[in-house]
Amino acid sequence: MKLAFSQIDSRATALSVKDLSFSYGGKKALDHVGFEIQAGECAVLLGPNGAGKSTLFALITRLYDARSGRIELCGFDIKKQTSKALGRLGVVFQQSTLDMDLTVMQNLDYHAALHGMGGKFAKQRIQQELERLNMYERRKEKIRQLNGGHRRRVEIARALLHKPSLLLLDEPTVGLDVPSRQDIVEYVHHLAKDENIAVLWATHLIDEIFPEDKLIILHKGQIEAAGSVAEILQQTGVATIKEAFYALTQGTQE
Ligand SMILES: Nc1ncnc2c1ncn2[C@@H]1O[C@H](COP(=O)(O)OP(=O)(O)OP(=O)(O)O)[C@@H](O)[C@H]1O
Repeated sequence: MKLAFSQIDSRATALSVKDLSFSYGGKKALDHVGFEIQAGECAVLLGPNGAGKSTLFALITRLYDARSGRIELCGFDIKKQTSKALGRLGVVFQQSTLDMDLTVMQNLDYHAALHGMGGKFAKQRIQQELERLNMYERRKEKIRQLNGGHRRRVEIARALLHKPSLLLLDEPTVGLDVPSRQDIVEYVHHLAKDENIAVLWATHLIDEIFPEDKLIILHKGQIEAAGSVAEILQQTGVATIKEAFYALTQGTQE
């Protein structure tokens, strides 16, 4: 079995969201949302509490089913070609989904098996991803013994095992100390650049944005702005992303 990161060309669209709306009963959570992320691009989804970030992630991962709009992963429609589409996706959820009483290796073995990987190939992939995150030496430790930053690294390694084209991260640095946060932010940005992976990173922490990132600013279920940092600053006529964010979300950030 041979997998290559981003088996799509360097400019291909990894994620396409078109005219997506979603309501919880009568409450509209997403309202005609549309954007694209290209291979190798790190897109930061920025929005205050209640903007709709988690709802969008639940629709992309197919936890919820959108009644209107369209989501494509590497050109595969998630409704019509679900397994092909989801096979291109790696996810790090906000809440840890690791089994605390299993070792690092056991957690990753289990995930590899879920993706149809086994034997020597799975072991190789696990070793590669853990080594890149300086976690291979810790492979025999139970998750419970690791600190929050190291648990997050294991989750990132796990999300990358099957070599996805798009990595989704839902506020992955919440609750981490500053050095662990910095490590993860830098690692994921390098991953996009070096491995040509598309990244969608939900956060409300403006200091996690790099100048070359694409920004998608979501507010009350609508996209207020999407583009490069420079484009958003130009569009809002302010000097910093923090000011642009306040201007676009009318100071609703806590
Ligand atoms: N299960 C639910 N039932 C009803 N309304 C919901 C439900 N989940 C979310 N909402 C509402 O939908 C809107 C979008 O919520 P969502 O959780 O997607 O936002 P978010 O940007 O992820 O916020 P946070 O940063 O606080 O997690 C909010 O107004 C929220 O109150």
